[in-house]
Amino acid sequence: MAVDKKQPPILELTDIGKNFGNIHALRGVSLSVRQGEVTCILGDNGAGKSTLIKIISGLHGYDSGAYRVAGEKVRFASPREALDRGIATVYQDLALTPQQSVWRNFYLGSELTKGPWPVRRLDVATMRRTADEELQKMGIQVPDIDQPVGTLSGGQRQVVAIARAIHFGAEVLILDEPTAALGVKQSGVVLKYISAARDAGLGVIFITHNPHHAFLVGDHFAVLRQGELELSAPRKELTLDDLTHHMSGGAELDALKHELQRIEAPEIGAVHDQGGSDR
Ligand SMILES: Nc1ncnc2c1ncn2[C@@H]1O[C@H](COP(=O)(O)OP(=O)(O)OP(=O)(O)O)[C@@H](O)[C@H]1O
Repeated sequence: MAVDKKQPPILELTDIGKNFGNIHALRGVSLSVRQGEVTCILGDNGAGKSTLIKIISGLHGYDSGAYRVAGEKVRFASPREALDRGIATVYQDLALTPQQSVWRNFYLGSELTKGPWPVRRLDVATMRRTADEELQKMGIQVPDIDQPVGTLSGGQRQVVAIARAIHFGAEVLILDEPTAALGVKQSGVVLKYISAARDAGLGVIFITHNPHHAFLVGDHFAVLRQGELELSAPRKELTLDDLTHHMSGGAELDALKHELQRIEAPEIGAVHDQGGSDR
């Protein structure tokens, strides 16, 4: 999809800061998320990825900076408020109930009912049919709409959760490490649906540790390190090697290599000589 750069970004963070006591979880983070693009957020453990998505999705407030949705400054008091603005998050645990059917999970928390009060009841037929149609429309093949969601593969469960968010009106889709626990084939399935969501015009935020997965679908890349944005660049300014270098702490590694060259090699031979007679 062609991206209209004149439109304000759907989400815009400017100089965001967040502290937990004296821990600076985020400092001076600025990032724009556009519709019809996949924005990848990468970073090591503890880099601040979860804190950032929790701010975007209304779970955490922020201490400094500004957060705008479609150009309007916001401070969400709950995830419900973010959801009302079309910002949906698919967390790693997916919030699915494994023993319930695919269609039931598709409607979890938004069940359709029919009939007048007090004999209102679940509209099972419509939910089954619509869930089936919606999944098929997205090209998602689930063997049986009545099967428990827990019997689907990890990749299929992810795409059911993604399809659900899109069906219920997400404009921005935040995916929290959706490929982290998956093998190659299942990761491929999920990455395909990330691209499909982008092509449908959503703004997708893809959190991952994996630069290879990010580079397969990403339009913009942001790397967090110790709460600060170490890199924020569009795809055209970056290669996979650059991204991998940043992710693996490339600059730190270069400095380490330099240090190693400066330090004189320890006398390992002497240590060997001392212990040598025992062997
Ligand atoms: N509720 C909290 N209370 C105190 N410190 C926190 C809290 N949440 C996060 N932190 C700290 O903020 C920093 C960033 O953590 P965050 O969970 O955002 O990182 P992350 O990049 O998501 O890591 P991971 O990949 O391990 O999930 C860490 O130092 C973490 O210990």
